[in-house]
Amino acid sequence: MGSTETSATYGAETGRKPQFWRLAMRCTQIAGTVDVAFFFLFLALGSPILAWVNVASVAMYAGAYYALKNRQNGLAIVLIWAEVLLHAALGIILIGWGSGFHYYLLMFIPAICVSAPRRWAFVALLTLWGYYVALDVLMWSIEPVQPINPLALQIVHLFNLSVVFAMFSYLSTFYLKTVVRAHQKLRLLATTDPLTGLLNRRHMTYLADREMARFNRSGHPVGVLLLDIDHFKAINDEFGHEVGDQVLASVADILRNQLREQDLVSRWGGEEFLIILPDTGIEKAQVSAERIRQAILDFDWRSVTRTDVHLTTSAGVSEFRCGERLGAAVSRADRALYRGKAGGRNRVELETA
Ligand SMILES: Nc1nc2c(ncn2[C@@H]2O[C@H](COP(=O)(O)OP(=O)(O)OP(=O)(O)O)[C@@H](O)[C@H]2O)c(=O)[nH]1
Repeated sequence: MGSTETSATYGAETGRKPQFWRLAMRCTQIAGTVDVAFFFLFLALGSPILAWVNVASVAMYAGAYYALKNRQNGLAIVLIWAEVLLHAALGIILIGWGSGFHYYLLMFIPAICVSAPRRWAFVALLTLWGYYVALDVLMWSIEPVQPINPLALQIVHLFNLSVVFAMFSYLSTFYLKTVVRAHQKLRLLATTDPLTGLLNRRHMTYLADREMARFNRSGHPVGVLLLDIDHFKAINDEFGHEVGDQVLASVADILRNQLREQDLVSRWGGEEFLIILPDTGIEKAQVSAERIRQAILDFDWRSVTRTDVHLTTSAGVSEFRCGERLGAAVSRADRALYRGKAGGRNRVELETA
């Protein structure tokens, strides 16, 4: 008997991720191996028909495996469904309900719920339920066709139970990993700027607001830097937008390298970066800003622009004040930045009262 996790392929094939089909291939391998074990088990337990049923099952899983390999996913789905449904029915009719072959049918439930399109899922679940109940009811009224001794039946039952248990665990782990990965990806998309990998403006606002609340409680100083690349338009005009993008990404790398783990670094606008420095008064924030300005100036921009370029930046520095909103601190940094630009650029200016 084999797994039904590949039944997760139920329904339309479109939209399935490559990792899903890789899982399906893995499952056909596992299920085929289990069926080889079954072949010997049933020979030993004196049920040759079931033993040969397993040979057919191995052939079906091998077919499904090669179908998946050749991207004939629809064929693979049919083979896997057919194998599980027929194998469960044959096992139960031949040696009885107590064999536990029906457990394998239950593995279709999570697979259908997770993977089938919604309109198919309901029909598939109902059909599965009908099939399951029909087999149960059938066995109330007929005796197993090729019964095996009670001890052997218990062994088969335990074997089936254990295989289904292991496969449920494997499937659950896979689904959990998939959900966690998708969640992480969404989170990253929602919180970071795709070009630089820095925090985006929305998430920065959220984190900075939290920092502001902490500041209001603890009173520990928080520095604010607003940094802007000088004459960035000229970079775009001279070297093209793509090089401009690379410059932005490199500036982001420099910021990451120059700042501490706890500092919040964001792309605030086109070529403007907002940085929040927890536990940092305005003097220390100024030192950080100078260090960043110098690092950007010292950077060998030939690796990006292929010619000698001296990229400069201007920065405005402020710090949080009790009871104010984030916007007020950013505005003061912005005014300081404006003074830096007006005063000739390539400089760090502090907020004024
Ligand atoms: N390559 C690239 N350019 C961008 C991006 N976002 C904004 N820009 C460009 O950044 C430039 C900003 O130009 P300005 O606002 O005039 O500023 P500036 O040229 O840096 O001049 P100053 O700030 O006054 O020193 C514009 O040309 C925008 O097109 C981006 O994501 N990639």
